[in-house]
Amino acid sequence: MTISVPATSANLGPGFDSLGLAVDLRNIVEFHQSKFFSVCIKGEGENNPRLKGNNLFVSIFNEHYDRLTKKKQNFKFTFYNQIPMSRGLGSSSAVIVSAIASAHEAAGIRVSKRRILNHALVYESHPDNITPAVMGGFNAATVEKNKVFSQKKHLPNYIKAVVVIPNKPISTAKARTLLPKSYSKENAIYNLSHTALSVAAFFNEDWEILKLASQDRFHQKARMKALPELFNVQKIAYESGALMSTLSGSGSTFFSMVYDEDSAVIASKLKQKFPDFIVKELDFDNDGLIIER
Ligand SMILES: Nc1ncnc2c1ncn2[C@@H]1O[C@H](COP(=O)(O)OP(=O)(O)OP(=O)(O)O)[C@@H](O)[C@H]1O
Ligand SMILES: N[C@@H](CCO)C(=O)O
Repeated sequence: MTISVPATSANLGPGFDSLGLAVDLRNIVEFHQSKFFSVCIKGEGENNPRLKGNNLFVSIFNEHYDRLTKKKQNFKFTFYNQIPMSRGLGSSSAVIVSAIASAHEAAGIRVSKRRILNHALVYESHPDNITPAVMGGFNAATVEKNKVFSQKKHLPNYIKAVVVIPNKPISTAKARTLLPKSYSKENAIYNLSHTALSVAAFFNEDWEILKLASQDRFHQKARMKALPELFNVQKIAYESGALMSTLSGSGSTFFSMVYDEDSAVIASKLKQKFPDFIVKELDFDNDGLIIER
């Protein structure tokens, strides 16, 4: 059984806790029943001893497997991780979604993507990463009565993502403490109108307006101050021709959307200016959670 979930970039500027999209960088897990419990990690986290035991995946998997089957069973898990941890690329969402999907598969229960998404909400209360992680593509999402309501837009292959991944992790929990306790009416209206315009731009494929639409007054500046080089990353990305350039989730990664034909030039400029950071050109992902039986 193989289950994979893509990385995600949330907020997309003003859409705090509501907008997100999936990129083609995946965490894959393979598992089967075994006499003894074991975890093997390849890729991101392979040298982290904390992940070899009862990590986030294992605890969520066990919780759901026990609930669904009412029995104890050991599994051998092998993880192939491409998503860097605590870098704003939705590593926790990928783990949460894959653990819930894996537990249902292990219990022999077929379940809809929507059900998996609603289960994921228990572990991550904002829907902006978990929704594209499950559904793929660009998503606008909200939560009502413990359920996610979302709309998806398939992303075309002539646009790409260029992500700049700093060497410094930022945990989401910590990054949320950096935010103001309240916002002025003026700033609330600013973010509301820019989010609305962004959603319309994605659905109408009007990429050229995203530079303006993706401006934010809620969270980016406060968080970018923790790693001031990010202001420069954004500046260079725009100077090089990015269509939009925003802090990815709670950071530290910076996400830019670019035309496919400009991608290599923009990525190489960013690599040259930020040699200590990892720069990746990525396709968008429109599949989300994939289960291979
Ligand atoms: N591959 C993994 N295996 C086990 N646990 C993981 C894995 N990836 C992430 N985690 C857990 O998720 C935590 C990181 O979550 P956090 O929300 O801080 O970052 P993120 O999801 O990468 O960023 P963002 O939500 O801004 O996109 C890690 O500290 C770890 O507990
Ligand atoms: N909307 C979330 C995304 C990170 O999980 C935040 O900005 O805190």
